Amino acid sequence: MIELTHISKNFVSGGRTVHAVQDVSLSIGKGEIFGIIGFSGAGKSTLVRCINLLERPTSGSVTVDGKEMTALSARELRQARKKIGMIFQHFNLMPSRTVFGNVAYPLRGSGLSREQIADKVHRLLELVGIGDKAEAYPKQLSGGQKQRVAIARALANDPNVLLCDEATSALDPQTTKAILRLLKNLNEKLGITVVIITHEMAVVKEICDRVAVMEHGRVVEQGEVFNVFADPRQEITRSFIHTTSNLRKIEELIEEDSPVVQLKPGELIVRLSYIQRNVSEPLISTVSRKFDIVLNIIFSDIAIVQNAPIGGTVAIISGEREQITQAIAYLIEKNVGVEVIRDARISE
Ligand SMILES: Nc1ncnc2c1ncn2[C@@H]1O[C@H](COP(=O)(O)OP(=O)(O)OP(=O)(O)O)[C@@H](O)[C@H]1O
Repeated sequence: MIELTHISKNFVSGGRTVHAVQDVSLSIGKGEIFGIIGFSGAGKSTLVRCINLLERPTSGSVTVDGKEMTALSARELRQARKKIGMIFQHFNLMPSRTVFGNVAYPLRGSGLSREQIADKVHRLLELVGIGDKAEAYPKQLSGGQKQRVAIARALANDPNVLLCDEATSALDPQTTKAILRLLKNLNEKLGITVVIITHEMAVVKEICDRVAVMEHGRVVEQGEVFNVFADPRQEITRSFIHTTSNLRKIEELIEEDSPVVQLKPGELIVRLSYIQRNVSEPLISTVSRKFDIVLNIIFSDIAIVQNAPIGGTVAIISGEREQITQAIAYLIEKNVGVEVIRDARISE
């Protein structure tokens, strides 16, 4: 659906050249929800703006729905852009127009009659869950409602692609979830391909199928969200993942020598991570029964990503030395990642 091939984009400002995007190639499938994550300045916005040619790449090619975007005439490009909707962090609504006026705006010159436009706008407002707000002005709406208006406007020309540039970054966590649910719903209902730029791994975890991680203008890692979460290859990816999990807090507790992490002789602290999709058995209760050991859970953080559990548990294990060894071997055999964080067996 979207093919970016060797895209680079340089900006020259104040006599300096900024290499905002450097040799990025990405392929995004039809109907996919694709995340692009990176810190501020990584080049995410520039890359996504190359998809609809709001930025013209310095080099490389952009193909959307079979059309080589850089080869289109100005007229053809205007037509092609209508099939690529876009929403932004700050909504970019026209304050002097009503919700109706904002959503109807892209339909001017579409050849539809006044009645057809009214009918379409009302259908779109219903679709995004604000059917009763047609006559309101943007300043009378909450952030979540404003983003719903922006989404309705972006859908006015029945696009095949929706680009979302930090679309939930100005929203509180609950509203963020509601907007992400709406995007997922539109993706399923309309088959629309969604590209999401974010600096929040929680957004990626919530709805994306695949993700690309950007750093200094380059894509440093990409893959299915589950695989990237389960086995991050780059340090930057790990740091993003840790922001969504409390399982790393154990290191802080050890550093502080918290009472929670004091061990009796023979005990150990382990971090158990789900790193394969096939972990479905109740493994903690199974190992404690099977090997007659006790697992005292300190933290647990398990989320469902792409219909599979991911995350893990930090626990203190106590029991017979040999039984603990066998239990760990059993967990590893069941595809659980086992890291020993602190070990009081050594002093036995
Ligand atoms: N029009 C421009 N002129 C000059 N430099 C630019 C321009 N647009 C972006 N840049 C620079 O390109 C780099 C990448 O910016 P970009 O906005 O794409 O990053 P980002 O990952 O989207 O970050 P943010 O989330 O902060 O927007 C930055 O160093 C930025 O300053």
